[in-house]
Amino acid sequence: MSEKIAVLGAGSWGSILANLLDENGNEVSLWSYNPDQVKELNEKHTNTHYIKDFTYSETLKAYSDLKQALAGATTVLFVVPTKAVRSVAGEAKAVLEELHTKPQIIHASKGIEQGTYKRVSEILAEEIPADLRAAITVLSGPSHAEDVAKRDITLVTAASTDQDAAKHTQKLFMNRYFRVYTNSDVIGVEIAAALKNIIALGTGALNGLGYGDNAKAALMTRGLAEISRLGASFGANPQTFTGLAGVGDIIVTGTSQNSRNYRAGDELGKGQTLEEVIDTMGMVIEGVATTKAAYELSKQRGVEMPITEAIYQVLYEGKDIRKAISDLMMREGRSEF
Ligand SMILES: NC(=O)c1ccc[n+]([C@@H]2O[C@H](COP(=O)([O-])OP(=O)(O)OC[C@H]3O[C@@H](n4cnc5c(N)ncnc54)[C@H](O)[C@@H]3O)[C@@H](O)[C@H]2O)c1
Ligand SMILES: O=P(O)(O)OC[C@H](O)CO
Repeated sequence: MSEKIAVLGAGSWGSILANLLDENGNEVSLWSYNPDQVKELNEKHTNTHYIKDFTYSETLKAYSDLKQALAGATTVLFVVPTKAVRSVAGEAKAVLEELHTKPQIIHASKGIEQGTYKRVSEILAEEIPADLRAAITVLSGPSHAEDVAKRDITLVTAASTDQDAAKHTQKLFMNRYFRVYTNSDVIGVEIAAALKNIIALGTGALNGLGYGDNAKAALMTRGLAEISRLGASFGANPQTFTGLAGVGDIIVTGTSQNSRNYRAGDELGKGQTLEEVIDTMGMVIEGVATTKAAYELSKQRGVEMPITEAIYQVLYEGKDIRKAISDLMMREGRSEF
């Protein structure tokens, strides 16, 4: 399968997925709003701020002009941080009105919008009306860009309400090191993808404070239980939370130094302030904003999410992390299920 694909967002994930799609034989245009980054990608075939020691394909072309990037594209992949999805989609809409190309839309972002509590596919559907595009698919699962850059084995899921679109995404991305499953549970996949970042902040903080494997396993397991509860309140398929987007992504994000969320939590546990952590990371830490959105959403929907609440109190109300852990531990005993 060979297509013209526009990838919007040239950070760690967007640039590596663009390179994979190029490697799979597609004509890929990679858009970034940063002209210096575009210059570096086109002239040196590197993207050093995001992925070190990696040389991108010479046939991969970067653009800072959105119209040039989108021209002729039959598929558009959005990979910007969640807070930028609405504005970038709005700009893309204006271009698609001129182009009349009706591309398939895929996104690989993991978050929930502040204030509206919308999932990324909902934001895209709102900003790009159905007459300007084909179906929307979400690509998600345990997938650090750093491992994909090494062509290490990675398995993800492509979820869409339109199974032809999910299969189309599967075909575009599959190769010897990148295996893609299809899934119809867009809600579950997007909720799992967004909220695992909260738990990774927590396991990172446990690590920074010197806690061991038992504590991290406990947080990931009970964290997934409350994520599943929120998902169920939206009608998500419970199986999704035992799959790649659920357990798989909690494991990879909640245990890996490649995870920005885990590293951020680690630094918080070691005593840095949230502002210091955000300033030094230089890349998006989706879990910080998602903690606020998920906490507010849990209150709005009456879903009990004690771990999310504890992390919210640490990040947004200045609660001491050790006190938050002790309060969680000393809650009244209860049945596991
Ligand atoms: N890094 C990974 O391994 C990975 C894997 C799976 C999913 N994701 C998800 O992909 C999304 C992007 O993550 P990333 O790791 O590539 O982030 P990043 O911080 O590495 O890069 C984000 C990119 O978006 C651009 N950007 C930021 N604000 C923008 C705006 N307002 N308008 C246009 N462009 C803007 C930045 O310039 C940068 O190029 C996130 O939702 C993340 O959770 C990341
Ligand atoms: O680096 P993180 O914490 O944003 O996680 C990246 C991916 O979501 C892992 O699957």
